[in-house]
Amino acid sequence: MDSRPGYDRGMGGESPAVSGGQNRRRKQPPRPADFKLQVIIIGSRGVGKTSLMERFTDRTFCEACKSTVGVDFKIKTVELRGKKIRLQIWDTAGQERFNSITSAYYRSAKGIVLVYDITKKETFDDLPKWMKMVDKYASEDAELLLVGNKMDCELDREISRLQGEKFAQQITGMRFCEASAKDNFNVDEIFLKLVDDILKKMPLEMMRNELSNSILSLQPEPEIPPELPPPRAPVRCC
Ligand SMILES: Nc1nc2c(ncn2[C@@H]2O[C@H](COP(=O)(O)OP(=O)(O)OP(=O)(O)O)[C@@H](O)[C@H]2O)c(=O)[nH]1
Repeated sequence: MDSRPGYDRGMGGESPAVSGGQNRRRKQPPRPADFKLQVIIIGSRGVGKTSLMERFTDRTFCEACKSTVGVDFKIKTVELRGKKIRLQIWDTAGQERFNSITSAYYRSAKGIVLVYDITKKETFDDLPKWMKMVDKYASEDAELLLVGNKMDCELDREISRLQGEKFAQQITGMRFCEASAKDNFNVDEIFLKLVDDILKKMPLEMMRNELSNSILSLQPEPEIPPELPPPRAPVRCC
């Protein structure tokens, strides 16, 4: 896995020759991404959304992060199934007052990571509320993954693994795992598994479209959220 920040900033074309010395050689330009995917992280305040994103993209963990205001994002390039994918991860604020802003980012997400804190029952009790947002704003075919974060805090656990599993089982196609951003447990797995599931589901034709989109968009990402989506049919539950 390789984040190649130079490429992520949209640097393309041939690199200049390395100067000096007799062993002049050309640097290989990075292979462009085959396509790009957007993934959104949602869940209540303080569950560790930013921490999971930063652990995955920057390999860092912050003990006292600031609460996210609105939406933030990071980009990481990953290689899976022989494809190079430019993954854009949207980290949303957990505070309800930002819902009108964050909801605008749901529709373009091909994957949704819904996070709760295993040491805070109220964040688990909030899950139906978040699923309502998903049903209303997200694309019908977005891959869903439920994550019980902070599993390093076993002594403070309020929600069992079984409870998490049972919640996920009620939602068609939703996967489940527990993780720890602090201990870097299951963090790569969350994002790579989600991307893998998205790729498996993606028809060849769509991949071609994504490919041409990503070739056209080797430039900074738009700061403006996409238009609000039409309401999603409330049929996720079995
Ligand atoms: N012990 C432990 N603490 C964690 C873990 N992940 C995050 N935290 C802590 O939980 C607090 C909140 O983490 P954030 O990543 O800011 O949570 P958030 O969901 O992005 O919060 P909002 O932006 O307010 O919605 C911080 O103090 C983190 O250090 C974890 O896996 N284990």
